[in-house]
Amino acid sequence: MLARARPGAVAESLTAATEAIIAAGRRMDRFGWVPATAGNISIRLSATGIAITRSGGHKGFLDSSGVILVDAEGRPLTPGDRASAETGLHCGIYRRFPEAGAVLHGHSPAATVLSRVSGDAIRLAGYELLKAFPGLPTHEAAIDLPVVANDQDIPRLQGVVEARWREAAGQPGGVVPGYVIRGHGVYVWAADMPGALTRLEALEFMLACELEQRRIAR
Ligand SMILES: CSC[C@@H](O)[C@@H](O)C(=O)COP(=O)(O)O
Ligand SMILES: [Zn+2]
Repeated sequence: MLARARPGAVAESLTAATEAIIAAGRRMDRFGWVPATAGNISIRLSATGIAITRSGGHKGFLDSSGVILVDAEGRPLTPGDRASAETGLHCGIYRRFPEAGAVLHGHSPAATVLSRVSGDAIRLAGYELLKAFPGLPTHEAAIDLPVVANDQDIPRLQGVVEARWREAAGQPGGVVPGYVIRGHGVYVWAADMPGALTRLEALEFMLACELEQRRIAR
């Protein structure tokens, strides 16, 4: 059972954050969303500190040594520690959304395949599980999940994501708390880890449905 923090509140301790990250990795692995060493997971601990997965480990088999502390710019507090290669994307989310307390990144087949055949967004409409996203009290709604091109240059990729957030902020529905990197995987965030897992599961369910629907419609 994951500890639930107050919405918008940061996790109380590195120990609690580490436990929540380990449990989240196991859960994502059960669904097949973190194959090989894919995926990364973080929790905001304070205005200046983030607990995040170490780079290169299997996220379904984490122990406490697999979670390290970085500052708001993604610099490890212990010199020499190797934080996730995508730490800059986590920091970008926390910088832009003060209410974000947890970030999840996975490589599901559905997100990977759909993003490879989509333009700059994946439209999810009419699903009951849309209600897991903020401001959507009914299935009679739609979200345009942003899709951005994959890039091994993380600061440049983060710049593209920020440009999409600026565009979306001026549109009805505003910014969706998630995006997909084409052919790579999904990022989702929420106020705390249980909330982020709920959003990720809802999103992955809808992406899997979308993929299946397109398959049978051919
Ligand atoms: C298995 S390669 C995947 C990585 O390139 C990356 O996309 C990823 O999700 C995990 O990187 P990590 O540095 O372990 O956080
Ligand atoms: Zn990845």
